[in-house]
Amino acid sequence: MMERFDAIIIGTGQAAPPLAARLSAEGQRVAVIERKLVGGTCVNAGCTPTKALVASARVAEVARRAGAYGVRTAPPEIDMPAVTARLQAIAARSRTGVEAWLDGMAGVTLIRGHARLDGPRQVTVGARRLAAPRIFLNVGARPVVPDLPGRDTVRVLTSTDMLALDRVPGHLLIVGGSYIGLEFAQAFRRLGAEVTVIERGAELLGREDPEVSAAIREILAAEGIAIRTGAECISLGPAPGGVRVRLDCPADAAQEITGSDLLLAVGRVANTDDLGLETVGLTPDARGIIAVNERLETGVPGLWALGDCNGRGAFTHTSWNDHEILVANLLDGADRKVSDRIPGYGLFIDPPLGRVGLTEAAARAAGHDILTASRPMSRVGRAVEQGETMGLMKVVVEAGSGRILGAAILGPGGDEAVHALIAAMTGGLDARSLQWAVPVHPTVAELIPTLMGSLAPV
Ligand SMILES: Cc1cc2nc3c(=O)[nH]c(=O)nc-3n(C[C@H](O)[C@H](O)[C@H](O)COP(=O)(O)OP(=O)(O)OC[C@H]3O[C@@H](n4cnc5c(N)ncnc54)[C@H](O)[C@@H]3O)c2cc1C
Ligand SMILES: NC(=O)c1ccc[n+]([C@@H]2O[C@H](COP(=O)([O-])OP(=O)(O)OC[C@H]3O[C@@H](n4cnc5c(N)ncnc54)[C@H](O)[C@@H]3O)[C@@H](O)[C@H]2O)c1
Repeated sequence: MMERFDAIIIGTGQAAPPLAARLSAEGQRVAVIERKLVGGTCVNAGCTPTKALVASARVAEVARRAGAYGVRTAPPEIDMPAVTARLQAIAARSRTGVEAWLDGMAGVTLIRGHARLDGPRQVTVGARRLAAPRIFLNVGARPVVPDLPGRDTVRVLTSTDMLALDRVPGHLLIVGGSYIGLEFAQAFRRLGAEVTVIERGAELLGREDPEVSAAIREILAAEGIAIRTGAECISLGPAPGGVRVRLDCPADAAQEITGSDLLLAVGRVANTDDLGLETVGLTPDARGIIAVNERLETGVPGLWALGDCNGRGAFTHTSWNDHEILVANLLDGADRKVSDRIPGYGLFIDPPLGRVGLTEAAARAAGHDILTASRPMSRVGRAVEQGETMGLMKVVVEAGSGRILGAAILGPGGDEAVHALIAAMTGGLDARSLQWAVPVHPTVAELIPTLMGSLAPV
């Protein structure tokens, strides 16, 4: 028997619950299908548990450094099962919150199981057959485990595995020096592990401006994290008590690093390989990404893709914003586009990096005539008072118009302070208007007007 709905949503990532809520409020009958944990990656294996882990690690670090602030404490002892239990409890609370939210939506049916498209406007979940004129894909992504030489000879951990560890690794080797690799690197170093990050690119976080990447490297190195960049030719193998990573080719000249555990943090692939896309004539790219247009429509009428699986952002807030774009266009008569979004994100090491818009290199590549300004955290009063002076803030502005193109704030509260610039860019304020703001002292954001006053060509 075919079960008929007004809409079907596959996956309960960050876009699905609010989309279901709005469709429900419109009186629609909606099927929401989840094969694993309601709430998806962010809630269960991403943002929520990792930031809880980062919080435990920060407490350990503060305790360790207490003496520098005139506070005497005993050296901290890490109870890793308690750290993990805490992050899992926070994730579980978040998950049950999303479940309760979905349960309370009139006309919404949550179906547990693996969904597959079965031609346009039809879906199967086990033996059940569902149909709807509108189908929304919010299936997210999972860690890539590439076929590195020797991979099958060692135990490889993914970001999800790291969040279930009940012990601190003796020496954690992390392949991949981007968001996931660096957040785990610092957290586990602070919890007592020796940590080595191995990155193929010439720099950590290769998409950032070089001075930002360099400052991040300095912050991590100062905590005793070993960093090896330019490791182009990695192979894996067992070693007594753990794993070895061979870094270079040719093998006879290779440098080897041995450790107790290995985390692969080399990107994610969208969950689209087993979604029945072939039944609607769609072929995802090598990373599993389904192509969409500015309105998140796939090439198939009545089929949209939201969140990580559409390749237009790989963050919780971009997935949530995808639902806002859809709701505005489908239900509110608007014409909102993905390209209207000003991209922002954070890297939640400590101190954190807050980013918005273009880097200097990207602004140049896009042909802008630019002005820039930057200031080290060592010259920001609040950072000095807190004894956290590593990092910098930097802004990129279009010469002539004064349009703010992008910014990076790496320092205490950088993930929050950057929102002053996100708000200014969203509201279309230019650099000159911000120069006359009267910010609160002593904050990191109070330096934004000063930065705007010191813009210069580069
Ligand atoms: C370790 C880690 C840390 C992160 N930290 C941050 C952060 O600090 N800030 C940030 O903005 N982002 C962060 N992210 C990224 C963020 O988690 C994702 O961008 C976000 O969850 C959006 O995902 P989504 O909405 O596309 O889907 P997801 O959250 O991935 O959810 C997709 C859901 O679909 C289900 N599903 C898949 N296929 C099917 C199917 N065929 N049938 C039924 N169900 C299916 C899956 O089980 C899953 O529950 C982090 C990610 C990781 C891995
Ligand atoms: N703070 C946040 O918002 C946050 C935190 C964690 C994850 N995320 C999301 O998760 C996604 C995945 O993060 P990620 O860090 O796994 O991936 P990523 O794609 O950002 O980075 C992967 C890194 O691994 C390196 N790499 C790839 N293959 C390699 C190899 N064979 N040897 C050595 N290095 C190699 C790449 O050069 C790159 O630096 C991100 O796109 C991000 O959106 C976000």
